[in-house]
Amino acid sequence: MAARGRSDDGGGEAQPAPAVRLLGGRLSPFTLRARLALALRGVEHELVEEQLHPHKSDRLLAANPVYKKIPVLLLPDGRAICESAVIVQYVDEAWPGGADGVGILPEDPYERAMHRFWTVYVDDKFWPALDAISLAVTQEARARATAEVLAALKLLEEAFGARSNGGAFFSGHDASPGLFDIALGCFLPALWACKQLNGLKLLDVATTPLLCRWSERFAATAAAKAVLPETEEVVAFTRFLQATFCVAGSK
Ligand SMILES: N[C@@H](CCC(=O)N[C@@H](CS)C(=O)NCC(=O)O)C(=O)O
Repeated sequence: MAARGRSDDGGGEAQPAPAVRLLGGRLSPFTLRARLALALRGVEHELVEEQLHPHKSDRLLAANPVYKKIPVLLLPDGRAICESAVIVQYVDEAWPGGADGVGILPEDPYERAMHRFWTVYVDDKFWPALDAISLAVTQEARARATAEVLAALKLLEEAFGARSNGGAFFSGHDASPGLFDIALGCFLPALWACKQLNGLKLLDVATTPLLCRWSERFAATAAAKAVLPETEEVVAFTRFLQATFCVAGSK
């Protein structure tokens, strides 16, 4: 990780606090996850856009030598925090107290564990399948990925029923999204784009009514409005990825 780099010479006029920076991409879902947490806590930050192709920057490689991925949160003193879910939890601890004093992580250890569990689940199972729908190079691969996403959404619908306790969000609150709301919410633009790109209505009121309502409420939060990109931008970027990386018949 990057070394501490703060130099403080003591006297003189007070300098403005150095900004928190986020190495990321405006359309990257994992970057969106980190930015949603920063927005929820009102943390001023600069998004430093990283170009991942054809080469990653030395700055990114130095900040995240382990995974070499975005996002990376760079603290004012130069220290780096990698992995989007770790960043969200760091933000929750470093800038405590949301609008109504509710944490991004619940108070109750069991509920905290559930938010972490489902966050790991979406990263391991849901997102790879959703990504694979748009980047599949055969009809068979696309059909397989679609079935996996639908199965994952069914599980998540049940999880929502169990965790939300009648509240608007997985957190069980009506005004404060929690870790898992943010962890899943960052993929909403990709879900909306998938509808446009592949004609797939994956969030359907007939099969996932709770998640449909949740997605509307999440998208209506100030943090989501400030951070989530327009679907058209994600559609255009996905088409670029398809044209660049997906060669029909290569799988
Ligand atoms: N587990 C990581 C995943 C981050 C990730 O996959 N980021 C993508 C962009 S959305 C990336 O950096 N891809 C470049 C690569 O895989 O080399 C996290 O949660 O931060």
